[in-house]
Amino acid sequence: MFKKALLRLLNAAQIPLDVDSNFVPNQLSQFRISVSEAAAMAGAPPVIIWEREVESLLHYKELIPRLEEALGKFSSRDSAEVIQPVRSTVPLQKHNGFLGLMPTYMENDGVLSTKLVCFYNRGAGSTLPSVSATVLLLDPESGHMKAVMDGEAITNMRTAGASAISAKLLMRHGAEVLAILGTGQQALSHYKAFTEMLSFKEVRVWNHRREGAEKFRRSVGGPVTVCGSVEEAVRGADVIVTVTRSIEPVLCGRWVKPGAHVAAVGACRPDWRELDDSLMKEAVVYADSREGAMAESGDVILSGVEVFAELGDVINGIKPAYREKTTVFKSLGMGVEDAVAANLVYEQWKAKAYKL
Ligand SMILES: NC(=O)c1ccc[n+]([C@@H]2O[C@H](COP(=O)([O-])OP(=O)(O)OC[C@H]3O[C@@H](n4cnc5c(N)ncnc54)[C@H](O)[C@@H]3O)[C@@H](O)[C@H]2O)c1
Ligand SMILES: O=C(O)[C@@H]1CCCCN1
Repeated sequence: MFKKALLRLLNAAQIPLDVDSNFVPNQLSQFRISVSEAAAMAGAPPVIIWEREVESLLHYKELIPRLEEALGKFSSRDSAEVIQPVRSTVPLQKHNGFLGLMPTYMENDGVLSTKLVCFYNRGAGSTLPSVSATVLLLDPESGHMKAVMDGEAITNMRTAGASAISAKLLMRHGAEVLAILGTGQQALSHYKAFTEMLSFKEVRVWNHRREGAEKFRRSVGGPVTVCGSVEEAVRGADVIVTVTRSIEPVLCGRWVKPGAHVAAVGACRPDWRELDDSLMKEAVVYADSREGAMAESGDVILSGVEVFAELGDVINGIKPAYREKTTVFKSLGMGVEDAVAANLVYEQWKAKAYKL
């Protein structure tokens, strides 16, 4: 009875209850309550961690090493490391969109999560976001929901983090010029991740509407060259990031410098494109998930090319990184990236909560 009352109090104060014994609150251990028992007894509601707070808790310096490790674990195909099926999608026909379900279990790390992500092929006039997401973090032993998090900040940062890892591994040494095509949410997170983790002498951006690119330049503050065409933006660029909502190719192989690295982030449906056939055929193609790319990437499926390797294969030393060749990293986005990012947010949140 007393235990229950205490737990309700802790709960009301949003003191997290989970099975990670490193974080047993002192009050609980004095009463010799196991933390799983506590969580189950208390029926503790999940903590809610929303946009600003996620952004304040997540930093590329900590996130990127975890993503790199997770990509390696994913490609090891060890079910004790990662179980992550290809995203299942439900079409939202009336709204020109999809709901994607992205469950992931990392048994060795004790991380269980799922992301629910809606993504849309928005018309030009729409002001609604292209991607809207929520990440649920659960305790794998009890099924107790530990946290509900804003998934947009997580999606933006983990996607940019994975692209930055691809560039670190696949761009040629001495790369100087970065070109970003598209100037939305992903463009912003990619700009931050790439300029924070790598170093470029010049950053160019292109948007199909020039005012979008000008707005982007003003909002990032740093030196950015706004380009009037895709060709102008990518000619001579060493690294190219495609983060558009386009469903037809925007980037053509004939403009791309041999040896450039392309991180292709948009076009996440089997009939959507961002890259043309000549680029896909010229490049050595890497993906986050081979299975995901074969199921979801129009650039891979419709060009008929083979995925040479997963990024995790390169991280694990199983496949080579062809830095001197033209390379494409086809990113579809993976649940395991959301899982490690959400887990990191939760760890940081707990550390902050216990300091108070
Ligand atoms: N690979 C992944 O893990 C992953 C994760 C999140 C988003 N995405 C995809 O990345 C893309 C960008 O996402 P976002 O959140 O930045 O979206 P956003 O809506 O914030 O930005 C989209 C950008 O594309 C531009 N654009 C719109 N229509 C275009 C067209 N026809 N041609 C060229 N540019 C066009 C917009 O002006 C804007 O700059 C989307 O396709 C999204 O589905 C992929
Ligand atoms: O992995 C994700 O979160 C995204 C969302 C949007 C479309 C493609 N994949």
